Amino acid sequence: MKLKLVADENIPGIEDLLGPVAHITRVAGRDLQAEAVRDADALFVRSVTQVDAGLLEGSRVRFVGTATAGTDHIDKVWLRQQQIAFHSCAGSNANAVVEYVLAAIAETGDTLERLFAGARVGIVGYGHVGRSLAARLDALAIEWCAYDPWMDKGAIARPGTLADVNASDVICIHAELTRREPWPSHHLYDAAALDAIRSSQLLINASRGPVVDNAALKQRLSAANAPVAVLDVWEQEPQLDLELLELVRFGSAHIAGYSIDGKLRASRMLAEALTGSLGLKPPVVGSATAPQLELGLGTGPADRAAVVRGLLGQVYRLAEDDQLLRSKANDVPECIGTAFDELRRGYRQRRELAGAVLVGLRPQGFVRDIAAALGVLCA
Ligand SMILES: NC(=O)c1ccc[n+]([C@@H]2O[C@H](COP(=O)([O-])OP(=O)(O)OC[C@H]3O[C@@H](n4cnc5c(N)ncnc54)[C@H](O)[C@@H]3O)[C@@H](O)[C@H]2O)c1
Ligand SMILES: O=C(O)[C@H](O)[C@H](O)COP(=O)(O)O
Repeated sequence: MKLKLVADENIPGIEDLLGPVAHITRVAGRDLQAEAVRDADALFVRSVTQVDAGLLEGSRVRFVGTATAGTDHIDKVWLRQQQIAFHSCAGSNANAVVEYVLAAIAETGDTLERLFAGARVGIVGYGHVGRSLAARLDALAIEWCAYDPWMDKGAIARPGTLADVNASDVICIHAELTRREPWPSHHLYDAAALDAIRSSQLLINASRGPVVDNAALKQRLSAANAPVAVLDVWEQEPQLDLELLELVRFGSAHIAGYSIDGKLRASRMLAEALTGSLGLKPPVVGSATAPQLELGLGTGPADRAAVVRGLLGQVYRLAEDDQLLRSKANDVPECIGTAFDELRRGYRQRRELAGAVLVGLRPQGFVRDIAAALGVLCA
């Protein structure tokens, strides 16, 4: 008999992966009610669904999967107490977030040139995203240091204190959202931390909105000596603060990790975890994989920064996502929550640069080196 799976409508490829073993019911995650999952054996959600006793008490659900890296919407303690298996997808979208961060850097003035000339990136949170970013920066020969108090310092290739990271030219926040002591990340960037960030620095938050105190950031960005800020995530999503959006260099609708490659990776991870947990036939993974992407590059990029922009710009431009969000903020400010969710639900099929193939002229010298550092394969 097939198992009953309830899955968020925004997790692609599940029918291809699990159709042979499951009856799949698709639901809108933000409005999911207990009634809809009572008879289900398994539940796949995204970050917009709060999973706790209120949703699952009295249901038949034995497996919960979230197609996300963050798990702050899941009551993991309660799931454990109920012996409900749980799986999340940290790592699935790490490269997409890294490419978002590189785009933020590449599209903000001469920040990329300054990094190639010796400036430093500070990374907060050395999990899947933080480590992937560090590896990419190493490959590009860009300086970095990372702060993650929950990790053994020996596990971080270039450990730094929070003060070291906050003194870096670019500060990238990739910590999970937690209120756990002794190192809560909730409002880690409060008024005092933000006041210490200088006008020459770039602050990027692609983790969770509440890691930065948005009211304090708004105040900081209103000052004459304000730093430059890029926000993908916001407090009170989807009801973001439109005054804050006006003050950031780039703002996007929580889509840093939204590559189609990353989403399909997460679907495969969940399908494998579910079938593994229930002793079912493993999924046919080839059916939910994006096709090979081919890229070209003009003959003469002038320098390393031009190669990064030339390649990255073919798959991702942060300015486009920024423009989409600002248009919604201008056109329908009173419905920004609905518009924010719509932007996410209807997000384009963005591809990742890493894994793409460079066709045409065989690249030489620094062009070849930068392409390889970005994970691009040369035909
Ligand atoms: N914007 C997006 O689209 C997007 C995409 C992926 C992940 N995320 C968010 O980014 C977070 C990181 O993703 P990941 O895949 O690396 O997750 P992960 O679970 O692999 O890593 C999270 C890291 O944060 C660290 N951390 C916790 N508290 C900290 C603190 N106070 N200071 C510094 N570090 C702290 C943890 O020790 C851990 O190493 C996720 O939890 C998620 O909320 C957002
Ligand atoms: O935690 C994550 O993996 C990301 O924030 C992810 O992009 C969240 O996407 P959502 O579940 O909100 O669609």
